Amino acid sequence: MFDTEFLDIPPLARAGGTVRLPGSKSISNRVLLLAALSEGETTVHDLLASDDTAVMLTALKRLGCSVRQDGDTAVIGGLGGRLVQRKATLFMGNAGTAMRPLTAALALLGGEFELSGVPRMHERPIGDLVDALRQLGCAIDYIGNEGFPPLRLRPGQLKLDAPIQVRGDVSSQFLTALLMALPLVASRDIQIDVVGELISRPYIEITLNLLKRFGIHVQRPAGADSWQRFTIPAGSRYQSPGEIHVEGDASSASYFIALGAIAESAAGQNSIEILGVGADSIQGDIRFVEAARLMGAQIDSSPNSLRISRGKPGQGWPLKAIDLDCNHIPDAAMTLAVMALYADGTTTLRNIASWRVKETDRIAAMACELQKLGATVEEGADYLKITPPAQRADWKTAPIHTYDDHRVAMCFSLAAFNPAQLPVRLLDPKCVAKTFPDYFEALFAVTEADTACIPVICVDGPTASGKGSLAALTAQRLGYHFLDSGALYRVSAFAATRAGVSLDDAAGVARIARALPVQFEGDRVFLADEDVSEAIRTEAGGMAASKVSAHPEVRAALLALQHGFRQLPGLVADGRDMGTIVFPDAPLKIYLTASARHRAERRHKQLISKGNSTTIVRIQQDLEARDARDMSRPVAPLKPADDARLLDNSDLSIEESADQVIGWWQGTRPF
Ligand SMILES: O=C(O)C1=C[C@@H](OP(=O)(O)O)[C@@H](O)[C@H](O)C1
Ligand SMILES: C=C(OP(=O)(O)O)C(=O)O
Repeated sequence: MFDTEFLDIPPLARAGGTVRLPGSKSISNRVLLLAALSEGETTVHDLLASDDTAVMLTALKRLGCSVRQDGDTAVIGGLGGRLVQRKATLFMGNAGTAMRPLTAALALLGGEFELSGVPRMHERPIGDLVDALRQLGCAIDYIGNEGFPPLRLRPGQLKLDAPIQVRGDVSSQFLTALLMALPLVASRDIQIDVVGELISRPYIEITLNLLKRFGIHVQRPAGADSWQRFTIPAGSRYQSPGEIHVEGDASSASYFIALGAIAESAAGQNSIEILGVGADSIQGDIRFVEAARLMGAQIDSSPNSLRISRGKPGQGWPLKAIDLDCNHIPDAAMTLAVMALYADGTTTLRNIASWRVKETDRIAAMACELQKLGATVEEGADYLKITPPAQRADWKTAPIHTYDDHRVAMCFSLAAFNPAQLPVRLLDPKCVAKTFPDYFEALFAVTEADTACIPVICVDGPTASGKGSLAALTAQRLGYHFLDSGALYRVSAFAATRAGVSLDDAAGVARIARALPVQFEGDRVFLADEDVSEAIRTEAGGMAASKVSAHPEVRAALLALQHGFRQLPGLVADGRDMGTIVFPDAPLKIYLTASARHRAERRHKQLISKGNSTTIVRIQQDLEARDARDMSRPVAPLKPADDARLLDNSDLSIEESADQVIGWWQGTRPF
């Protein structure tokens, strides 16, 4: 996950490859609750791991459910409709699929509970559900604002004799909540009447479908009234299916379907393949496929996968503008708003009033951010009209606010295919954790940028200047990859010595360097499967590295390996010739120095802490000797690149140095 203040996505050029989707949020949270209410154990496979499922799991555990997790499989020990814990304070984050159904289930089961969430959850309506539950005799108080969480539940006197009414025009989750909770008390038939238009109907289909899997057969009238009346038959009782698989998330699929529709194919690929969801899906958002086809996407579907490619010029590319009622795909339709940027006219998305009461006011948010990119947007109470920038030169870029809304962040990543080749900055990218924590990793795995567009920040400097720590911290703060090029020389020397090759044998060491099976994981360095981090970071390891790095053959052998680290979304590389030789086109080059005295003091501290005894004077002499050798060597001598910025960190903390580098970096960006 990108836990950074912002994520800059370079202009993307092509896409291709396979994406395995994380589990569906809507199915995961329903299945968890249904399993918890059933008797016996349910093994849930391919469960989504995200913020929304985490709050549900935590709540269930606090209510006395046993949960055993192993990777993406969870075994839920059901409560059999009886609460072990009748008093609890539960935090629901911003998960509508946890807040609403748990409110209904706990209100009916009886007990003293408080349910709250993030500040936005306290602005998301729940009044229609509370009104319905009060008709049943449930005792529910608003702790804050009338009609909104947080809520206090108390034991009430249930009355099940009359049909209950629930409004369906603000959120379908209120009806879903009742449908999932009422089987707990169905000693007689219980009838639910929907008042007004029911929105987001396919989510009710998911609910009915899963209820069936847990033994509850909800009855509905045939014909026009089939969405108005739902009856839970007397004697309904939850029965665990034993095992259940969660499909991939169809709403999450929409970003990759859109990707396939707008991106040129990567070399050797001709499509994006999505695994985990397909034509057999029980999720309504699978119908996003139809909308994407209308816009020009070429999509083949099989029961559990999709294959998408961009239409040919004039036949699907540019995309065709559409005018669509999106009530049945409220979440995935946001993706259409960004596809509209690549369309040949004005796209209108209608019947989306519910967007205003979700993670943020999504109509306002999409309108505001699309306009920042140069689109013309008309916003109505329940619609959006989007006209793309007229020409390449009309595209703009600006930091995109994501409003703690996972879908805003995921949607706008697709703006990186803009024809003006502008990078896109997303603020607070970690908000994707609500439903798809590794979204950006998945995106970067199937997208390509032209190499020159992938930014590199070079941090060169003499030994013990702190360039490794500075580069690593800068990389972490930007969400970029990190290349410790010095480690490559250390590992080459280490591997050569292991193989009995003399460090003076330039060709021999180069041969080893060329096929070096080196891997970095955080601050650990692996040679094949062996963690060699400690072994290579000794003083002797440094001397050996300095020796082999003087061989032009070895430097040449490591060049391709180093270039390979230039990957999306960017790279911070530290070494001695990053800015001069390896990445001469880097948009920011730092030459980091500190006085020999300061460097010697730092190194002394390090060595003392490792239990080595030596003196500062001795270390300073060694450093100066090494500087002289590195600066005077004929190949790639240590020197600042002509366009490097000098940073003397003698009196700076590592954070202050990183602030300076990031400040300079911001200055090179177009935002
Ligand atoms: O029941 C569900 O799983 C959902 C229903 C929809 O909400 P509304 O019914 O409020 O539109 C959808 O937007 C949400 O992401 C998930
Ligand atoms: C509306 C959404 O979430 P929630 O389940 O919290 O309603 C969503 O995921 O887009």
